[in-house]
Amino acid sequence: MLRWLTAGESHGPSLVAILEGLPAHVPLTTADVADALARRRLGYGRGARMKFEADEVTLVGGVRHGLTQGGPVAIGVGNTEWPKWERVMSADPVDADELAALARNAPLTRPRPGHADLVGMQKYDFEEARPVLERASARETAARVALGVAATSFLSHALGASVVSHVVELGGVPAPSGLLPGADDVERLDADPVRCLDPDASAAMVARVDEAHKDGDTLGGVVEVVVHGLPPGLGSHVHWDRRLDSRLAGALMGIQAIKGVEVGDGFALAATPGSLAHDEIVRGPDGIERATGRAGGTEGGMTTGEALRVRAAMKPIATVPRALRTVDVATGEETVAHHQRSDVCAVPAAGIVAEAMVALVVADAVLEKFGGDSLGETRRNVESYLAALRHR
Ligand SMILES: Cc1cc2nc3c(=O)[nH]c(=O)nc-3n(C[C@H](O)[C@H](O)[C@H](O)COP(=O)(O)O)c2cc1C
Ligand SMILES: C=C(O[C@@H]1CC(C(=O)O)=C[C@@H](OP(=O)(O)O)[C@H]1O)C(=O)O
Repeated sequence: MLRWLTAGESHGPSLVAILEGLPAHVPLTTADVADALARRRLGYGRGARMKFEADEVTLVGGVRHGLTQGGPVAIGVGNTEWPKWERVMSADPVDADELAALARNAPLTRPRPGHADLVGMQKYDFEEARPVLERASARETAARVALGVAATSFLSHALGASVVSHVVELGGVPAPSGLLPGADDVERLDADPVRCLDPDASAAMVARVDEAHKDGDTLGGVVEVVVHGLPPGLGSHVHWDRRLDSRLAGALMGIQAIKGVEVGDGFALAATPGSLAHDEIVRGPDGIERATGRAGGTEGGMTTGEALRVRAAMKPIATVPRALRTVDVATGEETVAHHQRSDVCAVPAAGIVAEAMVALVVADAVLEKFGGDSLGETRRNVESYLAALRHR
């Protein structure tokens, strides 16, 4: 079983992530994690912060000479902007007069609709939004992406599986339907400004971001994660919380600003007659296979062995430059929400985060089915299961 946790604030010294339960001998290096974090910073429409801030990766524990050791993997993601925030975000007490003199520490009393500000202040008894937004911020997703690298490496070395994501809609501009990226497409996707496979759709999405930027507005969109190379039978039909689709949905919904999840053709299937909604079972050159991939590679909460395909819908960024109406909680007066800077759109980055969450959930399901304290043991168990399936 895999467990993972993250800690740290948006403008703190460092994020910290821990992954427990990974077998020994899984390849993992500082450079692998740094590369993944660089991919998360990509994407047309992200704000200034992505340019001037850098992620500093430290593998703190669980890895030796490029391989996991079987103990918890601990990763630090340091923030190069920390010196500017050292007083405002100090863990230890700071003199009240000194704090009051810092413009950066001005109380944020005009909560943003759509962010965690208002309800976080109510629930945790804060008079301003700083302590809430610091942890609600999607800066935290850097820690999850770091852990996703370990999970992806495990999936690749245990099964030969690959995880890829792409943007299928941005600001209402759709990519053509039916695009199914493979591992070979990752380089091309990362080179595209919005990580879309279709160049015409990509250009239209970029134009939509420019338009929103000019209008002082923000955008959302839809990302799809595809996992190739999974065996049938990950997850289970026997109980709701063992279903892989349920676990994937929870993990994707746990990403900031994700408001909808689909497995396969999801919502479209609801409007399709049964005769055209399911994936017929046919005899292919290598045995039983599916004629189509509408179900997204799961049936009964288990992988079918076809490509796993899940989508996540991201709402528009809450920090709208043309600020929305709010109430100043210090004065009770109606006003507009605080805004300093923000992303216009972070959908391409959300795709990288979604890859990480899917990789973690699937790696957990692989360990649940095949176990293994070393990578070799997991592989032997996988091979024996696949051999048994071939003999059926
Ligand atoms: C990669 C990424 C970047 C984000 N960037 C911003 C941003 O710049 N400004 C903002 O207001 N929200 C941003 N968000 C969304 C907020 O973090 C999110 O709306 C907030 O935490 C409230 O959670 P909820 O939207 O799930 O209710 C981003 C989300 C992701 C996944
Ligand atoms: C820092 C990151 O994303 C941040 C997520 C975020 C939010 O509200 O979620 C708001 C922005 O930060 P700020 O309000 O300080 O400009 C983003 O830049 C990151 O992804 O590394």
